[in-house]
Amino acid sequence: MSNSTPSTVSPSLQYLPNHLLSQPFPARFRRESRRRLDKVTTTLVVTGSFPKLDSGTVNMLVVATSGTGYILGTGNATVNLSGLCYTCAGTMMIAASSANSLNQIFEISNDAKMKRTMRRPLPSGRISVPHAVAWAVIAGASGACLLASKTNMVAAGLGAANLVLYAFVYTPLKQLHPVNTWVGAVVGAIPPLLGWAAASGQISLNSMILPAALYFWQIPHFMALAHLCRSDYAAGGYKMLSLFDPTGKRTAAVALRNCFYMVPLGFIAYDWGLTSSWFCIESTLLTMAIAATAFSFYRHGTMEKARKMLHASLLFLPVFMSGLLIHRVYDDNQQPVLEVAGLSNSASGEVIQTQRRKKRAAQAPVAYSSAAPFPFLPAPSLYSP
Ligand SMILES: CC(C)=CCC/C(C)=C/CC/C(C)=C/COP(=O)(O)OP(=O)(O)O
Repeated sequence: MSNSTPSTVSPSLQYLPNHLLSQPFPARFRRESRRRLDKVTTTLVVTGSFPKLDSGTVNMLVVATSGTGYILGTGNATVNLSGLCYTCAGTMMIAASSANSLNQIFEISNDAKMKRTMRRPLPSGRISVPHAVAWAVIAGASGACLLASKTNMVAAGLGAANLVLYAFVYTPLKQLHPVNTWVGAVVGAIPPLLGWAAASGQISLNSMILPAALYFWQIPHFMALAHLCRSDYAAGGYKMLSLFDPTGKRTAAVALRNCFYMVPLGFIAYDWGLTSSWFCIESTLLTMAIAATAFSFYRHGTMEKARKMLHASLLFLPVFMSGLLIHRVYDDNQQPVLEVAGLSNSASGEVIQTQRRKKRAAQAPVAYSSAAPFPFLPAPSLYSP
């Protein structure tokens, strides 16, 4: 076999920089590159399911967002560890096992045509459809029952509703219209809300901050993937925005716009008493960094820049969530929001709100400057005890 550049570049190698592709590669290096790129692509791109062929990276993120939502929703320093574990386990069963299995059952023939998914258990024939259906039903029902019995009905309802949204709305929409990415972003934004509801039994305004970040974050993340894997998506019969955008300009503009939408979130988290003012700085720096990669992709429109944006998105989420957890404001004197599992108590909610506002007023004056550049934020309140 010749060591010169291959005439037909493997789909895995097509994302290598041109200067590398033009070099003569030893065959062993080419094979190794292909193996590694396939593994990375599979790991980064694919949502895993049971039995696991693809990496569970996305599922781990889903469970992590739900756990983060739970801790934030607890509102005080002491986190109920068993509640946290039940929430993560319930989310894992509904999302990773049931939702993903149903998604892959509906997409067997599409997955079989795509390089990154053809080795999944169903298209490769390693498990049968009845086996996968049985697994999806058992895991989904058990996950919902676990959430209902060990946390509350709000969390169980959110999990079940999201399962339906993912498997029966988002999944068919992928083959119909590019709007699927935005519906998928709603699906991805629900797990932190589920976690918050599991801890507090209610959905409040400040429970929306992490879901909002997740929603906006998914757009640059999935736009990068859709651009990088456009030939694969086309082969699978999916209608991604990138397939109708040969230059990548529109895809990049959409990604950039959604990066900017994330900028106020740190200020809102602080203003609503969820985090300390440090988080404003961290969140702004983070969102500006991911926006810079989106802008660079917008300017140059290359695979290289799209890949940079993807990498930035992969770094963004864990760092953003860690920031929220590290700088979260809690109050150990607060009354539990829930007196009865599953039902909110508006009186204790009032107490918490008052305590949080009090805490906020006691914090650095940056509270007022934080709202200044964002006229759509709630007007700063001058609390007098
Ligand atoms: C509680 C609950 C049910 C949570 C669901 C969480 C979940 C599965 C989020 C993933 C969001 C998403 C759009 C993934 C891409 O799927 P895809 O179909 O585009 O992936 P694929 O192309 O690899 O099949």
